[in-house]
Amino acid sequence: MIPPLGVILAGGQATRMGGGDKGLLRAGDTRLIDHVIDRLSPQVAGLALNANGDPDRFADLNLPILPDSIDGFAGPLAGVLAGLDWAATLGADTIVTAAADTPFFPCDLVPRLHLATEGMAHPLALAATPDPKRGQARHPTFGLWPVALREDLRTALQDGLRKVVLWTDTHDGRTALFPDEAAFFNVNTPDDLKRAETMAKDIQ
Ligand SMILES: Nc1nc2c(ncn2[C@@H]2O[C@H](COP(=O)(O)OP(=O)(O)OP(=O)(O)O)[C@@H](O)[C@H]2O)c(=O)[nH]1
Repeated sequence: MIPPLGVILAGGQATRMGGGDKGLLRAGDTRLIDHVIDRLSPQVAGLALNANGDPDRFADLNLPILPDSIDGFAGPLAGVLAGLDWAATLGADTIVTAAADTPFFPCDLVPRLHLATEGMAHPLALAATPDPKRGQARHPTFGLWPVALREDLRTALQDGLRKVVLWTDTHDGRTALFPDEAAFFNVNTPDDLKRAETMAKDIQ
């Protein structure tokens, strides 16, 4: 397996948190984004951060900062596109995305996504977890994405597409199932941040 490039998605507005950058909030002693970097960097060949606005607030991370190229806040797919455009400049075939507000995702994210895409000409898969009501819940910010489909994605976004699974379904995207229902717990509200602090202590 050729390791993909990694792109951390932090381009949202964090309205439920009252604005700002959720990734820069601390869960215990460590910022959410540092938890994400710790988990993702060993699994990928290189790392970048998708974020909008002043890039200086992330200067200490020493990562390439990739802003959205689609006007307005077009959702996580705009961050995926920014990541694919970056990967294309480096001659890479695929990227794996992880959200900056999801600190404790599985350490085998990349191998499982790869396994799920075996045999695909253009590997495309989302992470999923068991869901009592729907069978499976897909996690649209955790995926393996092919550079070859970036122009298709750009066109879809320019045409107004926002829903991640609509686009992945169009391209027969697969799912990689992770058994732990809480594996992709993400921080949206101040209460979630308290829970992440507790989880960080439990993991230590
Ligand atoms: N590049 C980019 N990423 C986005 C955008 N909106 C959301 N995201 C990312 O998508 C992931 C899930 O985002 P949400 O929780 O739905 O949105 P959020 O902005 O983080 O938070 P809320 O405003 O409270 O919904 C996070 O990694 C966000 O950074 C966007 O317009 N552009």
